[in-house]
Formats: sequence, structure tokens, C-alpha cells
Amino acid sequence: MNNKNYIPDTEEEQDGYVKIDRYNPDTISKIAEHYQDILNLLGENPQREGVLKTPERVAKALTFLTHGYDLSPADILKSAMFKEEYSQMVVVKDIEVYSMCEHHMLPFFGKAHIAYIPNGHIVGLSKIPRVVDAFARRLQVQERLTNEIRDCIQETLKPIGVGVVIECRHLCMSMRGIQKQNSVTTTSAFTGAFLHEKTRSEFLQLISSKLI
Ligand SMILES: Nc1nc2c(ncn2[C@@H]2O[C@H](COP(=O)(O)OP(=O)(O)OP(=O)(O)O)[C@@H](O)[C@H]2O)c(=O)[nH]1
Ligand SMILES: [Zn+2]
Repeated sequence: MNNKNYIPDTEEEQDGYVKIDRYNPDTISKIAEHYQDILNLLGENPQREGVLKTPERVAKALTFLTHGYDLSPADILKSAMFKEEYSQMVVVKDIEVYSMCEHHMLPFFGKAHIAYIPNGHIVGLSKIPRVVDAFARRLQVQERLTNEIRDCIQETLKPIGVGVVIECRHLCMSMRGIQKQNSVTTTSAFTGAFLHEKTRSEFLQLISSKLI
């Protein structure tokens, strides 16, 4: 897998990535200590009752919000692949996405729509949103998130093609910076059959239809 965000299996594969003991109390309290300083630097009184436990809360929240670093999306898919002769498009749409932009560490959130055409194997449906989460719960840009999901499904399940569309709002563009409240960013990534107009149109039509 040509992807630097994957959790490496061996030391040699690490390529600069440090695996941390995410839920270790020492790690949480180290992060919390930094947040105590940050509160001070921001003009808050860290001893004020309401924010006394805030550094620890933030540390726990950030630990959760980045837990994707500990997951191997390929292994998630491999855990539920089944031999099946279904050869039509499988679409899982409206998957909630919560991620954080790597530039400002502010949330971006929205929906992912994912499709693949099986090539002898299908995957457990829940594994697709799990793969989305495994990549989203890291510091990201929407474009890389989109490509990583596509590449993981293509390389692991080896389907006839994969389609990924993600639509998100970025808080770094609404709460601050340019302060545009209604802009939505759409990204897409395709492989195989989805590179052809007809298949791609079917996918785009299915994700925009309201069947239920
Ligand atoms: N392409 C892309 N850009 C992103 C994403 N999330 C945030 N950004 C952008 O990252 C850019 C960082 O630009 P900089 O000029 O270094 O940062 P900045 O001074 O805070 O920029 P402004 O947001 O324009 O105030 C901004 O244009 C953000 O809108 C993303 O998922 N994809
Ligand atoms: Zn940002």
C-alpha cells in the first residue's frame, strides 16, 4: 500500500511514523499539561472552576478524534470479505464523515458516498463506513481522504472499480479565515469501470436519488 498514513506492520516500514500508546494515562496528562499552558496563553485562567478539567477533556477528545492513526483500514476490509457472484454496483451512501483539517486542526464534516463493482468478492457493508472513519479520524485534507479510501478498497478488495464522492463543510472556512458559511467542498476519486462515463453516471445518479 503506497500510503504513508497506514499503520506500519514492522519497524522498517515506519517511514517516520511514530506509533503512540494512545490511551495511556501518561500520554493524556502530557497533552493536558500543554493545554493548561495554552489556556494561559489564550488569556484564560486555568484554575477557574469551569475550565479546571478542560485540559484533560481536550486531551481525551483529541485522542479520540485522531484514533484513526491506530487503525489499519486494509485489515478492516480483509476481516469481512466474502466470495459472492454479485456483479452489479454496490453503493453505500450518506456515510457521515467527521475529520480535522491538517492545517488548522479544525473540523470538516459532511458525507461520503462509496460504490464498488465486485469481482468475485463482496465486503461486509459496515466495513465501508469503518474504512471511512479509519482515514477520517486523522489530520487530513479532503482530497487525500478521498484518494485513500479509493486506494484502500481497490487494492484490498480488488473490485472491477471503485467510486468515492465526499461532500464536506470546513470550519476553518466558516468560523475563521474567509468566513464563508455556506460553501461545500466536493471531491471524488474513481478507479476501473468508474473511469467510464456510463458507470460513473449511474453512481452519481444513485447517490443523488431518494429511494428510501
Ligand atoms: N485543498 C484543501 N485545502 C484545505 C483543506 N482544509 C483546509 N484547507 C485550506 O488550507 C489552506 C491553508 O492555507 P494558508 O494560507 O497556509 O493558511 P491560512 O493563512 O490560515 O489561510 P486562510 O484559511 O485563507 O486564512 C487554506 O486555504 C484552507 O482553506 C482541505 O481539505 N483541502
Ligand atoms: Zn483548515
